[in-house]
Amino acid sequence: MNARLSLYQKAEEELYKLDRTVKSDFYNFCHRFRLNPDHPGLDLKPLKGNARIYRAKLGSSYRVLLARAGEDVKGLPSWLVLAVRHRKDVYEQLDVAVNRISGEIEFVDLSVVGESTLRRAGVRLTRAEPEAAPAPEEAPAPAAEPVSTPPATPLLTGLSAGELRDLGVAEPLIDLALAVTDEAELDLLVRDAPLLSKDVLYGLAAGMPPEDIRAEITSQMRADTPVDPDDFGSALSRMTVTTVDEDVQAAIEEGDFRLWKVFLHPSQARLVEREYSGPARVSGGPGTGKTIVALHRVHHLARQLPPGHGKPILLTTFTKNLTTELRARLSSLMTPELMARVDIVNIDQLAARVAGESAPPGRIKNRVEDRVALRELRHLLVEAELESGPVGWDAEFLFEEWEQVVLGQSVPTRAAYFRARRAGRGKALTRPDRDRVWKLIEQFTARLDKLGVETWGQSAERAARFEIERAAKVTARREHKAEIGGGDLVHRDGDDGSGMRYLRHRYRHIVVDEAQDLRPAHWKMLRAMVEPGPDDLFIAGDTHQRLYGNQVALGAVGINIRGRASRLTLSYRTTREILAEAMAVVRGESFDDLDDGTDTLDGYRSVLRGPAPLLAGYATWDDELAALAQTLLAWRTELTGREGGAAGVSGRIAVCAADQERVGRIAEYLARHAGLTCAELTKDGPRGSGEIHVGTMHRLKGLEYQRLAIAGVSEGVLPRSAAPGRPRTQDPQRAARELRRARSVLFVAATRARDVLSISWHGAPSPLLGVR
Ligand SMILES: Nc1ncnc2c1ncn2[C@@H]1O[C@H](COP(=O)(O)OP(=O)(O)OP(=O)(O)O)[C@@H](O)[C@H]1O
Repeated sequence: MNARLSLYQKAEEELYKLDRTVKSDFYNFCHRFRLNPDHPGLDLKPLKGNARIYRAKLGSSYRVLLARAGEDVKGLPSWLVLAVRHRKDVYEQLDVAVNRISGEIEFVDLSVVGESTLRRAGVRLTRAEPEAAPAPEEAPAPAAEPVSTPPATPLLTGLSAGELRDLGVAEPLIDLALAVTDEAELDLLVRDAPLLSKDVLYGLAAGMPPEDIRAEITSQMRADTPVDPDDFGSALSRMTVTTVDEDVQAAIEEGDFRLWKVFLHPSQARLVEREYSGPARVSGGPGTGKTIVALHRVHHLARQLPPGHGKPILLTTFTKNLTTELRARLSSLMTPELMARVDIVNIDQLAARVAGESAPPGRIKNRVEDRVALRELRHLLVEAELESGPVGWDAEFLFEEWEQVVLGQSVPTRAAYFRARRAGRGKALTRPDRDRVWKLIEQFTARLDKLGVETWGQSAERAARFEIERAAKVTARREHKAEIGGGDLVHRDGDDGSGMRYLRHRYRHIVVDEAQDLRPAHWKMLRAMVEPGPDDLFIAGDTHQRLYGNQVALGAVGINIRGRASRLTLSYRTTREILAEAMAVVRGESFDDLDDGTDTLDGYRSVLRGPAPLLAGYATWDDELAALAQTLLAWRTELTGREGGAAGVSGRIAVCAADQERVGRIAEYLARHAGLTCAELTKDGPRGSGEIHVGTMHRLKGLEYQRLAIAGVSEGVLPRSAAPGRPRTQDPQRAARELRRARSVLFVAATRARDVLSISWHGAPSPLLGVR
């Protein structure tokens, strides 16, 4: 080979969309170019408008635009493919430069930025290859007419070119950005702009002060080494690009699915590659790539493992069906050899595995859902004639007290319960109250025991205790070994020769996704499973998305993340319009940071645009369902390009509702009245191959859909109330907790939508929607 060829990210994305024949011409082009860039057949020459940009021929109709970018390690000239365009779409108003902030090569094509802005800024477009005689039907080039335009107020007022430059906006876009007068013009201007320019300009247009942009956007993208604007070779080495080799064809065929694997945002890449001195946490709003970062982190850690067998890395998450998704994604990122070193298991399953190890043979209990245990507690209270009796505690209150305080803090005795912290639990309990509560809890757990069942919470608590004891043995062994100068420990007390000799922490690294929902016992178990030290725990989560009320302060369970907490703020999933709607749902509420502080969504944003969410109310459930069916049929047509077409829709459209009953009704209605097939979302993923995914809002956690309808968001549903206007509980703290949880549920649901979101209700709307 005589040249090295790489693809600029935008060029690669454009290539995904080209016709098969053009793609295949491109593969041939790459082959020939790498052998000899000066081959006369390629006709490589600089463009008139900008000598840094070359164009080469790709068949008779297409052109490849390239830039020279120094030499590679072997001294071969290095070239970067900037774009592949039809020759009619190549104008001279192109620019390629090294960004002063990011130090990366940026390509800007002014022919796509919008006529009115160009006109206002006095820019005229010239085709790079003028047509000899334009065909009459051909659309004229979008060249600006030198007409005078009425003065209009610029969108970005009070900003100078110098400020935009300092914030990192690409040079050719600066004057144009100062000339745009409305959001539509700005959308056009930044549609194909480099990410840093796009992010900064949208931030400014949304009213972010320049100092916030500098802190939250510009500083994140700053190059680690000094930037020389003429050194394209160094600039290229700072970038993630696809190097053209024999595999490039497969890479391009993979299309959009590949993006998350290759092009990490600098703020994401930093989190993946950093060496942490202890547990680290990444937070961030929905769709900011926390899961992506967690997956890359696993890859990064796996690559550094010394050779060996076993699974020294644990990847765990709260929701069972997400583990399947994580496994699939990870296996497309890693080799089978590295995959074999990773244990991927959902946290409850992991706790059950450990709890199973600790249970004496024949005494393994069946695990039951909380609602089953709650039913037993209700029976107990009725039998004891205590339900909302003189003490005024209902089953829900007692169950939460047991879960959050007794199990949450592994409170072993009545005396310890008297001393237990009950922060955030509402209703104060006197000592005699605590005495009565403890007795009831004892009766309740004895009842479960007699039935031979335990809750997942109990199993987690048992697992945590077992694991903590195990970790203590590991430490004791190590200390003893150090004392005796590293000798063998065969004769140590408690060593029964049955494997204790090989006792060590279960994992070397643990990566946790959906951290906001783990129970305190889960955290204690995880803490004990990995030796405290560098890169031990990597925790991704967003407390705004907490759905199960398991609040925990990591510091209190021995996980200290101070100084190692970071936040991602750029959404890769959802449009700005959908984000605005979703954020209104949680605004004003306070969320913890998995410790004693608070988390915020400050700076949470998107550079994607789309239609405003559709909010609509109906008189009755049937009216709402009929409208929902119409919406879904229209979406199906739009996505498949033909009426009645279902092929290829599955997994792209979803409908969700607050509870199973409503979900069932929706699925039945759609099948019976609209001829739409549904796949219900279960714990193990979608059941069947129906075209529309239907599930509860809880089930949608961690997933994403191109188009999403949230139905039945009526008053009394979110949050649930006994009757319109009457809360379910008289306890104000509990009511506040339920309200916050309802907000989170709707927030999670709304942020599953990528492009289009519809929210509907019948009767009065949920107060969370802010519509009247
Ligand atoms: N650097 C990237 N390049 C391309 N796509 C990305 C990138 N980072 C994230 N994405 C995409 O954005 C979407 C959201 O990512 P991800 O699921 O990791 O976000 P999240 O923060 O975990 O979201 P949630 O909290 O809602 O579960 C996914 O489709 C992912 O592939």
